[in-house]
Amino acid sequence: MKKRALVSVSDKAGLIPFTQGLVDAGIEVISTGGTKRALEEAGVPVQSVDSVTGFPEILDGRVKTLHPMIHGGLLARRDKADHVEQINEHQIKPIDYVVVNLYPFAETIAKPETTFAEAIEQIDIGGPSMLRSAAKNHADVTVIVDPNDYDSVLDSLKLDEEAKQPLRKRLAAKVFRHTAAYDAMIAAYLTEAVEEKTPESITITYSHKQALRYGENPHQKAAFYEKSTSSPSSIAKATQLHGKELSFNNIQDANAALEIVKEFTEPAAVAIKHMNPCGVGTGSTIAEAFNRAYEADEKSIFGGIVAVNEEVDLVTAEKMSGIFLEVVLAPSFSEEAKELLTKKKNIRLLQVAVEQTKAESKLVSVHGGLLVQDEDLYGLDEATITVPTKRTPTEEEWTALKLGWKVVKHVKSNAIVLTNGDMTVGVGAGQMNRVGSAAIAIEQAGERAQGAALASDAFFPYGDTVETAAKAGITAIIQPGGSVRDEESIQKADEHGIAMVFTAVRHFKH
Ligand SMILES: NC(=O)c1ncn([C@@H]2O[C@H](COP(=O)(O)O)[C@@H](O)[C@H]2O)c1NC=O
Repeated sequence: MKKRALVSVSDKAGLIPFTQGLVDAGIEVISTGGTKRALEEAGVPVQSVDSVTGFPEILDGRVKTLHPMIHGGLLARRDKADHVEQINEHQIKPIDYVVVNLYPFAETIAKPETTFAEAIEQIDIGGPSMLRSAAKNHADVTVIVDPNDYDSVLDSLKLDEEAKQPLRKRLAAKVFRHTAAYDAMIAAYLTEAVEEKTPESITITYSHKQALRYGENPHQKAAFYEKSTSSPSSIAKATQLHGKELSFNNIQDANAALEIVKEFTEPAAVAIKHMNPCGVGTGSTIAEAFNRAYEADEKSIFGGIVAVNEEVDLVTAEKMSGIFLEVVLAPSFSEEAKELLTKKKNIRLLQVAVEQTKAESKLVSVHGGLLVQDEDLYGLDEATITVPTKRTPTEEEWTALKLGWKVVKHVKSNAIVLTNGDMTVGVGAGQMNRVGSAAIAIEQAGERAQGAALASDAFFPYGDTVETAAKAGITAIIQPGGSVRDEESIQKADEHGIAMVFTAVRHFKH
């Protein structure tokens, strides 16, 4: 009996030569509406699914291949006499090849103008059903979901049944990965639509974006995966314009830099080392902002990752090229800036839109589990701010405090950030006690601590941080407040004439 292939694809890339290859090998082809038309136009002999099922395509294509004539032909075990008997009794003919790729759900929902109803119509039902039937019965059926596999299938046609088994098994596994990812994507879309934040189970789907040489360390295997709904302003969407391939650490640091620089509407530059900002600067131009980010900590920026929120121009590029930077990320680079920076082979240039994005769920894996939380997109809310000290901040101090508050959110706890009006001057990150982080930030700031503002990601458990700040000449503090010993800190601040702001919001980052 002639072998039969059912071909029903949304992505028609490579369809014609592949199907012609099947026909040339003596295989009969059955196909659905659009696919059949494409094959006929190319002169590939094909018969319609309706002629096999004896039933027309109905409900705008919602039902075309969902029929026992199709699924019986896919699922019947050729090695079981009763299966063969049953399909014969119902005049069902076996189908030996299934070539299906699905409605483009991911591409559809990626378009901002897509309505909910349009997205629902792009949920493929018949396609996954055929793929799963064929994949279950892979002992007898070859199933192809990815056009990249067309060539290896054509090559396998000359093999005997036994020799075809490993390829069939591999393709079946790929199908179940594919349908699982496809369904997970639909589930995520609908879950988000009903704003269900902590459902009873989560199936996430990310696709392989980039192989990485190694992980955080050379003995760790790693790869970069992308979410199907990644925002245009995300590290996953960055285009690398120049430089060696990105490392695992580069990607994490560039992500951190991008997320901080998004906080600013004025020209801003952020330098990152090991996931913490070592310098953040703002200015009236990107060059000015970058100079400040550099001056914030000239030592730590060496080998750093820098993100800016406006085009890198020649002046900025000149300054950047005088420093060893691993990565520069920007929404664009002027031609002259690109020409200059691409002369340096060790720098990587990344281009990506820099704009505030919708909050995403943040996933943190722990051994044996996954922690899920909303992204911390909280800014400074005027409604929750109070000033418990005798003195309120001056306008200049407010500017510095607001800058510090934007930055401290992105520094590992315990986090203390010292700022003046347009740059960080000291960053104390990741210490196990708050006063320790303050001491580091103050030491780093040196003279510049005089008159600086201090931002703390969480409240002061004791008055010691205010005491330390006062000794260094800090004049204004911003912190959440809420400690049982707030009075101690307020009293110390008043003693030293420090203006202190309570935000009532905490920004821990672990
Ligand atoms: N409903 C069905 O019975 C059905 N059978 C196949 N499809 C899909 O229809 C698409 C191909 O359609 P066409 O050949 O008309 O361009 C494929 O992506 C295939 O997965 C179906 N569509 C959706 O569910």
